[in-house]
Amino acid sequence: MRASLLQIGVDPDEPAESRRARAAALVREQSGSDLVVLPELWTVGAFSFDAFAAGAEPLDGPTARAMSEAAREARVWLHAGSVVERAPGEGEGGADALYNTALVFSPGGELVRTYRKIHRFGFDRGEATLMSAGDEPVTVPLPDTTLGLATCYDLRFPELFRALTDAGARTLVVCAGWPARRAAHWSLLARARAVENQAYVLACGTAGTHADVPQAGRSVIVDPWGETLAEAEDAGERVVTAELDPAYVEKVRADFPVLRDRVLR
Ligand SMILES: O=C(O)CCC(=O)C(=O)O
Repeated sequence: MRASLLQIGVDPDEPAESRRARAAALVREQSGSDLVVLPELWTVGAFSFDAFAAGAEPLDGPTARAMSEAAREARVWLHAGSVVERAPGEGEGGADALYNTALVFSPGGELVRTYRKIHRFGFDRGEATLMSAGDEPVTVPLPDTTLGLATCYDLRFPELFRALTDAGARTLVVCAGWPARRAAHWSLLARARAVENQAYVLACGTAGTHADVPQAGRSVIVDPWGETLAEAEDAGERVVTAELDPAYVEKVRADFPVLRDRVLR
């Protein structure tokens, strides 16, 4: 099973429409892969807080339409990263709410699952104040594996990944817009989540700099033994591809059955 991570650049001078077209073209180029992954909030930029409201869209908005078509044309499962989702009437007093929502499309172009980011980043500012939080861990059954979905800051919360593992996830997908200044945490936590859950981790970040926040890039694919199969060497625009063996997850779990030895639940 071939997986490709699209570490696309988010340049605030590039209109979202142009980035959508570039992302769609990149997805189409991955025809032959089974699973393609885009990063977090790549249409607006994860740190471009001022652009969140204007860039918000419904679940059948322009990004979803473009990604549905690209998935269908490439015949791939597509984790299209996340969008700023506008949810009419779900906010306080019947106002619209905004969510950081990941979208997963089937090779037929159907939107099969959405995941609203549970852990919002920023402490008392940015996403943490502008967005509403999701409350539901989401898994996605594919023909050869089950995905468990997480977004950026979620990577710091092992209990979410354990809940996804308990729900049957074998491939943990993290879309992100992770800052360069904490790049070491990104790489370390991606491997830790793979080792502790004995699962593949596909962690896809953005390239470039937006809102004066240089991005870490370093998108990475880690196997269930914690070995790095492929990694972007920097924060340039890159495609990171590796072959996953779904049976290897079962082998690692059978040969070294730590998940069986859990005491606290
Ligand atoms: O946890 C971090 O260091 C980065 C998190 C982040 O940038 C995000 O969730 O948008």
